[in-house]
Amino acid sequence: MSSTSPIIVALDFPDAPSAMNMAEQLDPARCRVKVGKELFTSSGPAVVEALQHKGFEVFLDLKFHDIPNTTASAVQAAAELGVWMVNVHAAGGRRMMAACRDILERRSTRPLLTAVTILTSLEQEDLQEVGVDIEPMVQVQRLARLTQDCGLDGVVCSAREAKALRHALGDEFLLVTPGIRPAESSADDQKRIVTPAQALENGSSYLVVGRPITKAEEPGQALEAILASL
Ligand SMILES: O=c1ccn([C@@H]2O[C@H](COP(=O)(O)O)[C@@H](O)[C@H]2O)c(=O)[nH]1
Repeated sequence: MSSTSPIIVALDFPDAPSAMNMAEQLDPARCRVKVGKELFTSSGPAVVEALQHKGFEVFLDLKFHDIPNTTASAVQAAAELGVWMVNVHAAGGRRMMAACRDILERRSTRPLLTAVTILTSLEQEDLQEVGVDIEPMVQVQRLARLTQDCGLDGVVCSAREAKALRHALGDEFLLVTPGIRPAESSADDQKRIVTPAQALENGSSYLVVGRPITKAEEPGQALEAILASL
């Protein structure tokens, strides 16, 4: 089933039963779901297939970052799983991203391919500690331009950067934005946060929302409240 909803719910759970229990409370017509490192490491391809079987389109968020051959092969394996979207780290560089694009272009059907720019949990002082002496906005723009130049479908970034990226990179380039927090929500470990409505207004294509939905007493209602706010 293909949803027109911009919401991607992050299923950050320790095992498949917990993730499937959450999926039971969500409607595949109202959101997509994201399988990340925790759930995939514990439960593997089977949980992706189970979610697909329930009608969900799956973003496999494993943020591959390795040499070109290894990363492209991993992206190919994700494509074999039939996921809707897969991602790599833009910091893996031009040759790595081009190798991933090339391997997917040989397929008749392929997932969307996006690249992570700067994690939404990082702010300027974190970047300085790892030797990046510029503002997150500047580094995100640099990596997003490189990603587009390599022929990928879009980037993962904060919605704080979405307005500038939308203006610079055009309407077709996907901006997938985690770090989404409704006004009354805890930021948790996120730093570059934006409300759902502001993210859409800034030009985000998809809003990744985890804990504000999955830790809510009524996850289905939390999802509907976010959709209603858009
Ligand atoms: O820059 C990034 C890239 C990925 N994520 C992922 O999104 C979700 C966010 O979950 P919340 O509970 O809404 O904080 C999570 O799975 C991250 O791995 C990100 O947050 N930032």
